[in-house]
Amino acid sequence: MTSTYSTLTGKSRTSCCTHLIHEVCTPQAFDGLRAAGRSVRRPDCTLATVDHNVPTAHRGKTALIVDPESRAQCEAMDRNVREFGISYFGLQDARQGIVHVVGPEQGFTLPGITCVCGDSHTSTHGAFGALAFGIGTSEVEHVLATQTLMQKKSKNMRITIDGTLPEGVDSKDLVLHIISVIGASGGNGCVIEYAGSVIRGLSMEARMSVCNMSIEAGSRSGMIAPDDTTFSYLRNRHLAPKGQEWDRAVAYWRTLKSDEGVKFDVEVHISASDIVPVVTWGTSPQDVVPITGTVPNPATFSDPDRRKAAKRALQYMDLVPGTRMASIRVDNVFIGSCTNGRIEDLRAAANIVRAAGADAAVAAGVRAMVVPGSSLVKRQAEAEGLDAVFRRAGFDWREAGCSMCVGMNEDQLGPGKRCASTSNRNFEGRQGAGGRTHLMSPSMAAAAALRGTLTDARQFRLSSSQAAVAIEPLTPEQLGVTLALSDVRSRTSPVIHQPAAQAPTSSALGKVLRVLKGIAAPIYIENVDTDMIIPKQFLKTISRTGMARGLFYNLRNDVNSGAAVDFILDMAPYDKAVILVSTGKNFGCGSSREHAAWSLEDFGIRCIIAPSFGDIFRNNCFQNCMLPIELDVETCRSLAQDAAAGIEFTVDLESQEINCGDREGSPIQFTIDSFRRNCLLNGYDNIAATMQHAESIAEFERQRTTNWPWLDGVGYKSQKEGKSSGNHSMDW
Ligand SMILES: CC(C)[C@@](O)(CC(=O)O)C(=O)O
Ligand code: SF4
Repeated sequence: MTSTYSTLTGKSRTSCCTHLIHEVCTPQAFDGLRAAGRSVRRPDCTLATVDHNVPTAHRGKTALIVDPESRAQCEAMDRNVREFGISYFGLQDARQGIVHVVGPEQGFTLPGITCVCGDSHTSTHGAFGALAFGIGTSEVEHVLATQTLMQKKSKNMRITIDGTLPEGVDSKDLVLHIISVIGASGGNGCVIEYAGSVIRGLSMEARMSVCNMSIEAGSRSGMIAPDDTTFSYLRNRHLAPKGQEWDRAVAYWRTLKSDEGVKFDVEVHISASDIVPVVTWGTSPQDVVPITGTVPNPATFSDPDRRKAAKRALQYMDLVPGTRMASIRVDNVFIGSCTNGRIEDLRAAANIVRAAGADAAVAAGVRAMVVPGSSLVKRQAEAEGLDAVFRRAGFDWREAGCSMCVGMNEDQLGPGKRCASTSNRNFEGRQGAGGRTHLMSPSMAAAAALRGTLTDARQFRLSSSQAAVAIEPLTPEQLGVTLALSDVRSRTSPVIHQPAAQAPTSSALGKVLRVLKGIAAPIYIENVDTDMIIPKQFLKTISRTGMARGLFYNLRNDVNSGAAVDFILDMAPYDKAVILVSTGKNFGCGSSREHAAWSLEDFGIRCIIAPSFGDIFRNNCFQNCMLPIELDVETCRSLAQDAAAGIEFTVDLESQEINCGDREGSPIQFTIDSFRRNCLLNGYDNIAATMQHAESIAEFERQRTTNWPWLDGVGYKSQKEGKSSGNHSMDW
């Protein structure tokens, strides 16, 4: 399936059709462009929004954001979109929202495209039969400058779910179940195709929730072949093709499916009847248990690493094995995020409140927030009366944004507080330092809010008279959107900057790595996620330096007092470590934040050895001239022993060997992609190298205009036709 979707302009460069951007992972990329005197190649294929830092208590000017760092990031976005001529849904725009809600909502996400964004949940857009994946900030810069990316073909995995989902089981239960089956690293290196009768029967919203969480199964990208459900969702969306172009597009989109009898690298079959409403109990999205179940006993896990991880998770979550999940009290409820902040999710949650009767109320002591995924979702929900249902029961009805999914704004979970959340990550400290997250579906979160404990939502049955009346999506006029919608994708006038003297561009520029000699620090944690490597408060910067302070912050500092606690990287000789050795697999999983690589590098780490890596993190390391080495678990464990003994390591990239003392089996050979190896050995400006292929990129764009004209923005079209596009009003 993937080969149908990836459109190659060169041996290893993928042309990106659409590029979504938000304020957290882009300021450094725009600075890179400015410093090198580069413009944005395809402003018409780039769409910007602000979502992570925005307050959800009010809407207004960016200048009203109280937190100075959050404000600085949003203002940087305001500046960058103006300067580089990019369509933008700013804080005052009625179309603002979470980047992964906004793209599909506008019809910017279409079948057959390659869609990228500096955000791991870009996998969401795969629900439309797009090859959609998250990238780091250096790659964002590469895409802005060239509209292409260096890519290696992924492995293919197909997950087929057949049968009928039992009553009360929704798409969130389905995807959490999938992650529990294949594990948080199960999809490493793969693009997943979701198939089978259950997937075919899902709405677009539900498909997006499933694809969204592909990254939580270790896969950068998940996709679903487009069908009539897809087409009817897209028809009449603002940026979807219209008229004859629509017919032509649909005819093409219908061809986008896996060939009969095609061979996948990995096949997984799941029976729908095995799936029940679930919640998570631990600190990885794979820690899933039926809501009717109990907290598992780590001793029952056969894998020693899993056992260790489970013990650590239970300690963090303050849970005792054998406790009934449905007896666990919660302090907070969060309904929202790019996984479950869409209109269907809000309807599902509101239905539980309706089913609980006219005097349903949020349990005493619980704070429950409903945060729509976009401002348009919010208006739609209000038109359907959902806000009234929530408010009457004591829920807090908020403005759109990422909110407590990540807590980069004021919406944070306090230390020791427990949250029933519809978001996608239950990592340590994800929703707030020391906060404890249980992931679940919107109906289960609503049920938890009413009962005050994790609750089986099947207890709330809706009579037909209580059922919500879903209404057709409102038109822009009904929604009161008065802004000039036609302005979207119209920006065409690239601004060429003069290179600033000696300013750095792509982060790896000028750096090389040949032989690395020094101390290695062992880390014994499974699934080290990038939230753990650098928590969210350190992402609120517009620079790429000075991040060592944030490295493993929550492991190095007491969550309440902030005082330093014993952590390996603060103890001699490991405070001088240049290498990390992880015994746990899936190092760097989760968020795409390149800040994780930057903070390691700033500390002095140039090489990480682990049994496997999160795909985006691995790329981010290479982009910063750092070497991720993958070795089998046994070898990692024995290298960790050497590291623990304080033995000095020598990593030689030329000979692809690791030497540590005169240990048995030394030197250890490792393999590495030859292109990446060359880049590290010689130092390489990826963007300049790609720009040498400018003619083939242009040729590809010409073919694209001929074959798929609907992928060009209006401004680009008129520019090609020699018409001026400069008279659009600027709607930010
Ligand atoms: C930017 C960041 C906060 C992010 O959105 C990034 C990501 O997931 O890639 C996240 O959810 O961790
Ligand atoms: S995962 Fe959370 S923080 Fe990241 S884009 Fe989605 S809603 Fe925003």
